[in-house]
Amino acid sequence: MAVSEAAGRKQVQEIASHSGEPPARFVLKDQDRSIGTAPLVAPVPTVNLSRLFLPDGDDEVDRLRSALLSWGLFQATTDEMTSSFIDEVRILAKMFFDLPREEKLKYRNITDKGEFKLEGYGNDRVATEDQILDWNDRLYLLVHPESDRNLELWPDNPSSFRTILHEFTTKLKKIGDCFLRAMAKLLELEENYFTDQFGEDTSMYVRFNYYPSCPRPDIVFGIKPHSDGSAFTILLLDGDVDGLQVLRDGEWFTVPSVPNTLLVNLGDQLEIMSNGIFKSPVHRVVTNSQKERISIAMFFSKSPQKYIEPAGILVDEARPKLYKKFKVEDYLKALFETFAQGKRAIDFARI
Ligand SMILES: O=C(O)CCC(=O)C(=O)O
Ligand SMILES: [Fe+2]
Repeated sequence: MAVSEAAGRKQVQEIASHSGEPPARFVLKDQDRSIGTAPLVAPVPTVNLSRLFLPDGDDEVDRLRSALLSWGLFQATTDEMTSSFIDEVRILAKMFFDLPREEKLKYRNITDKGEFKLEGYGNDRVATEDQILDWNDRLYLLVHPESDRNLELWPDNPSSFRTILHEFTTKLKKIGDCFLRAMAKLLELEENYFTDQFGEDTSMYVRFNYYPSCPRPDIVFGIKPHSDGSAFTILLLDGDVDGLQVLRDGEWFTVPSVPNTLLVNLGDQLEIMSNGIFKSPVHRVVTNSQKERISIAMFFSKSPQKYIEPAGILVDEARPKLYKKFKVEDYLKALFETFAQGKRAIDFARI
């Protein structure tokens, strides 16, 4: 894309405010228009993470295993995350997206020269001329390790933004470590297997997603089908408006938002590290013509400088190694390109 074109691009929020047909760049090609309406609701189990390691927590562990094997995701409750804190985070996100355009553009993900930055506020990174764009604006920020934060991109309006995001990160880091220990348990690995592999420099990126209402939900996606390139993702869904759908056995299911819970989904890195025992679910976001929708995703990844490959102990004659070894940085680069083409990076990782 030409530099001037990048710099002149509008946010989806702005496009949506001038109602009418969505611009052609957002509209799916004929053969991809199978969005349909009102799919079944996925009965995704709820797991209380705080109970997983209690002496009587076996039921919880079984529920987690069954949720991950059947859906690749589960609804999580934990003592760490209170309903009042969840509300605070949702309000924070809403206040940010409600700021005037000029205020939000201070954090824009495009430099003055029109180059794309990984972090900041904006919409899709355009990789190819014929890429179909998503009906979604986002604020994307690295939040962990703390020393790598680019604080100039952290909004100082609303004034509590930085403090609350810091607190949210701290809580989710604890929840994430607990989940990694649970994954090790499910795979009968040493309890610290994954937490040691990830180490202190686990990378965490937050993505605040804003989906304006869309006049043509039948031909425009909020986010096109994908699996996350993370190890796993913790999502705070919109409390009122559905939109997330997950693919199972060729059929799309709505993932409901459950009060006071987080949604945890596996990503490609844990599919690879578990040698395919657990799968990273394909999911998408649909739009609707009535209401805006906001979600907050936290992506947990091994540090870009580290490598991922199937855990040695999960590879044997009966179950040969299914994926190649990758530097995480290279995997994430491939992810941006494959996503733009509507393909999955993990398909290129298979042996
Ligand atoms: O908005 C949602 O519910 C899901 C967002 C998502 O899949 C993502 O940000 O990767
Ligand atoms: Fe996702």
